[in-house]
Amino acid sequence: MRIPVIVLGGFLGSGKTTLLLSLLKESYARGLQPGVLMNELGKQDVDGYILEEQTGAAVEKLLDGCVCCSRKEELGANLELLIKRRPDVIYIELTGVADPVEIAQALREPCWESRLSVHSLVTMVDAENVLDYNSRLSADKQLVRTLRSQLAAANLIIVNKSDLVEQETLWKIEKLIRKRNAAADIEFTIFSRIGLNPLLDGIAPREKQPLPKRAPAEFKGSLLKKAAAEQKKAEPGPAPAQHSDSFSQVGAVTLAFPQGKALPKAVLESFFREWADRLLRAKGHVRLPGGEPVQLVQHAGSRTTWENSSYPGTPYLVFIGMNIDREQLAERWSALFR
Ligand SMILES: Nc1nc2c(ncn2[C@@H]2O[C@H](COP(=O)(O)OP(=O)(O)OP(=O)(O)O)[C@@H](O)[C@H]2O)c(=O)[nH]1
Repeated sequence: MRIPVIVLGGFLGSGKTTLLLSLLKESYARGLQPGVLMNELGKQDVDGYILEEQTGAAVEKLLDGCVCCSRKEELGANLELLIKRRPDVIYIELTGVADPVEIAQALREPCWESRLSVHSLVTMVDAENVLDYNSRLSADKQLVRTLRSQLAAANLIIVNKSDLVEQETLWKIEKLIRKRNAAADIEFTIFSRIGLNPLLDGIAPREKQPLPKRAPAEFKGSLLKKAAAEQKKAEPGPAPAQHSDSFSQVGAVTLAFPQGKALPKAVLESFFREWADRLLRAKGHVRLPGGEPVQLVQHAGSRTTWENSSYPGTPYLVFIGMNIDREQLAERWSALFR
């Protein structure tokens, strides 16, 4: 019996971890044993910590690079570890700049195809920011292609953060999606809340697994072939074996807090504004002055949110941006504490 795999993709900050949290809670409620592979661009594992803290799930982590390119070699070892635990379902959360086609193709290689089946490729879309990607990210042609591929390859596209935009914007987004993918189901959500029945259809605890009601392999196989063909058309030159990165100018930097130091929220928010033209995403656990609780800070698009956190380690911020001058960034970061 092959283990179903649900792949969660979509650009930085679109709501993948928020959906994964719901999927994990629902999986446990149904008596399923889930396995999780979490890939992060940064060296610090912000999302894995959130998942472990909130659900108790054991999470395999692949940090500091993208599993569809620079960390591709390590995918196999992580999958082996997960399979050994005999989970009923495996969730793979990709980085925001990963091409899901690459992962789906890797999962179809003979060594995995006998043990794993791609049950669903889900792409999350950030309703507040998606219409600006083409202009904002135009300098990174590879990344723009990857974002198109994220839409083309999915069988379910979730337009999340619908609370932050007008209905008219949602229509425009639907039109944009349909240009890239005529067949996928599209859902509009707030905080990634969807009915999970269709997504988990056919997945049951091992001892009572029914025959799948859907035939995901064939349906998704044809979508994937189409997405791969489109990718090839758009990218003449390198043969598939010489896969280049799915992004070329995006980098992640971990900024540590000097021993015992804290930062007021307003200072950090102004730091984000200062870097707005290059900053794509920031997240981390940060210390505030005055003995306030440690905060989980999340910056996506141009929004910053704060939540109390029980993170016990040294505070840090993961900064993900385009064309970052690392020295300049480190210098500006140090200056905040002087
Ligand atoms: N207003 C609003 N905020 C949301 C919604 N969904 C998620 N968020 C917030 O957006 C931020 C990013 O959400 P995540 O689920 O971490 O996004 P992600 O795609 O996993 O992010 P990366 O893995 O870093 O690319 C968090 O602060 C969420 O609480 C939504 O529908 N509306």
